[in-house]
Amino acid sequence: MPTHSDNSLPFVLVIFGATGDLAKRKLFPALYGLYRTNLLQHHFAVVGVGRSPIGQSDFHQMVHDAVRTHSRISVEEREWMSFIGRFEYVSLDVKNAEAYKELLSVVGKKEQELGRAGNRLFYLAIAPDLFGPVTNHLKSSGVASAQVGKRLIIEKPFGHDYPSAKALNEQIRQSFEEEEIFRIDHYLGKEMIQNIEVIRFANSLFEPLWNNRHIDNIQITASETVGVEDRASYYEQAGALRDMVQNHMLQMVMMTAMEPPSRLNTEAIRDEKVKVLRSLRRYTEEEVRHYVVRGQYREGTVNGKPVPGYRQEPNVNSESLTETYVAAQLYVDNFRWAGVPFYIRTGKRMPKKVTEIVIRFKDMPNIYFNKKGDLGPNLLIIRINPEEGIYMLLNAKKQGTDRDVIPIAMEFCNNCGQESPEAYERLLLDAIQGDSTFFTRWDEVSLAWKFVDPIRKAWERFDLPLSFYAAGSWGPDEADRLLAQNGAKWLPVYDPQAQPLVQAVEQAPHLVHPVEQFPVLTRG
Ligand SMILES: NC(=O)C1=CN([C@@H]2O[C@H](COP(=O)(O)OP(=O)(O)OC[C@H]3O[C@@H](n4cnc5c(N)ncnc54)[C@H](OP(=O)(O)O)[C@@H]3O)[C@@H](O)[C@H]2O)C=CC1
Ligand SMILES: O=C1O[C@H](COP(=O)(O)O)[C@@H](O)[C@H](O)[C@H]1O
Repeated sequence: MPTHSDNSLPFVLVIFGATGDLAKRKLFPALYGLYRTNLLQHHFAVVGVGRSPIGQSDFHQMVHDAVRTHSRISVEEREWMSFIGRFEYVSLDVKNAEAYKELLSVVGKKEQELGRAGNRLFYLAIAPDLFGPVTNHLKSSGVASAQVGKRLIIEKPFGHDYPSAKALNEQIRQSFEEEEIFRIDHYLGKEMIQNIEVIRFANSLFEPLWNNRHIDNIQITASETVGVEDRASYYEQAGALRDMVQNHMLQMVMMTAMEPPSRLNTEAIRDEKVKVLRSLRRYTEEEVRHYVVRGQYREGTVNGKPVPGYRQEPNVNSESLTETYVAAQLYVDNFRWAGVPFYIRTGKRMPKKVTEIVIRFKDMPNIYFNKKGDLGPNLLIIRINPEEGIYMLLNAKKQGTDRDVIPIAMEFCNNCGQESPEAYERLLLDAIQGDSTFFTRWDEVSLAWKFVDPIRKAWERFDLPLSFYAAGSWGPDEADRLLAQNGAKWLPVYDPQAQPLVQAVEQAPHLVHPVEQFPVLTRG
């Protein structure tokens, strides 16, 4: 059976964990978004699986509440019935092999109604220790037999280290082929992450400069204002390294550093991404001390509100060593990137929610300008979240002066005026269509674990220091020292809604010297 289909083919989507948080906050709203934007043809059915013994009408009400609360598109009551009419709930214990008979019969019934059998998607929005039993039972019960077209969509975390990820993969592979497995990294569904390849490969302006001859360093930030929320039982085991670095941060490194693929097709793109991970310098446990910083938030103030420290959060060990912040200096040791540091940082309880990639170009020779120290660097900022945009910082002559240089900013907002689709909408649609470009292949996952595992081991084995930072700050001082050892600094993160880019940069005098006047070119 082909895994790549067009989206007019009828399909049945089985969501395991249909009564859970992920289904309510992301999956049902995403399905509704696709439905309302006419991206789903009318031939589909959704079978929700959970343990709770609820009836159909309670399930329908739950989906309604979830969509009303979390969807970017408001519920159109007149159309609601034709949407929810496709949903059916099955209560079963996924560990019980016998229970899959009922699932098979419900899926079969739905396919009969749709008039086509054998195009089945299974979404595992359940705890990872259930992935193995579920995929085994799906196969042995015939719900996902070799004779049907099937795809498996799996949530993170995919293991907690390389050996556990490998074991999990082997389990799943007993029932599904690699091409049938869609491993979610929701960052790959974000509009501006997908835009990186277009920005890079559709502009003659950038590609010739995209290398170690012209780029001084690259800085990738994913900061959050939220703390651990109610996820302590997961987060205490994961920490920021597993939660954010192993997946989302490395994905951003890959998208930024990859070579142009031979074709814009799934495997060619994924091959190039994997090559970046192969070239990523792996730190010995001893080197970790010099290149990686781990931090944990103490109490502080975020958005004007006092918040507790991580160790005071509910269900967190009062002596927890779990990191809520990681900063690292990475190197992609290939011809293009030799010597260019990729500085990455991610943390919770920071001053702003921001995900961005900043390309800092090399300084111009100090021959003509900079006599007054007024020549700043050229920056290209790719803003991923929550604002989406591209920003460039250039130098130009200050109006009315002889040769005084001022920074000017060019800004493009990607989601001003029109909201971008949610990451889960894009990813669900891709999975329905059998396009796995923006899902992670097993070799990506395994190499990412092989990169982060020695870091975790070094922290544990050498008892490397955990640095503390006040909630509401940009992280521990050690993260600044990490860059200072190269004579570099974190570039300021700016808030496009609050101030123009040049003003924000002005606040970092090490970057750009006083600005009195600047045009801001905006395209929205
Ligand atoms: N929530 C999120 O934003 C994100 C979650 N994830 C991952 O997605 C997965 C689900 O997370 P989340 O929705 O938050 O978890 P929840 O705890 O909210 O939901 C778990 C779901 O699994 C069902 N379930 C548990 N055990 C069984 C069983 N034996 N048989 C049948 N159903 C069972 C529950 O059913 P019932 O409630 O009826 O008992 C419930 O629907 C996890 O792997 C998580 O790490 C990943 C990224 C983000
Ligand atoms: O996967 C995760 O991502 C979120 C951050 O995602 P974003 O889309 O809001 O940037 C993070 O809060 C969470 O801890 C992590 O599991």
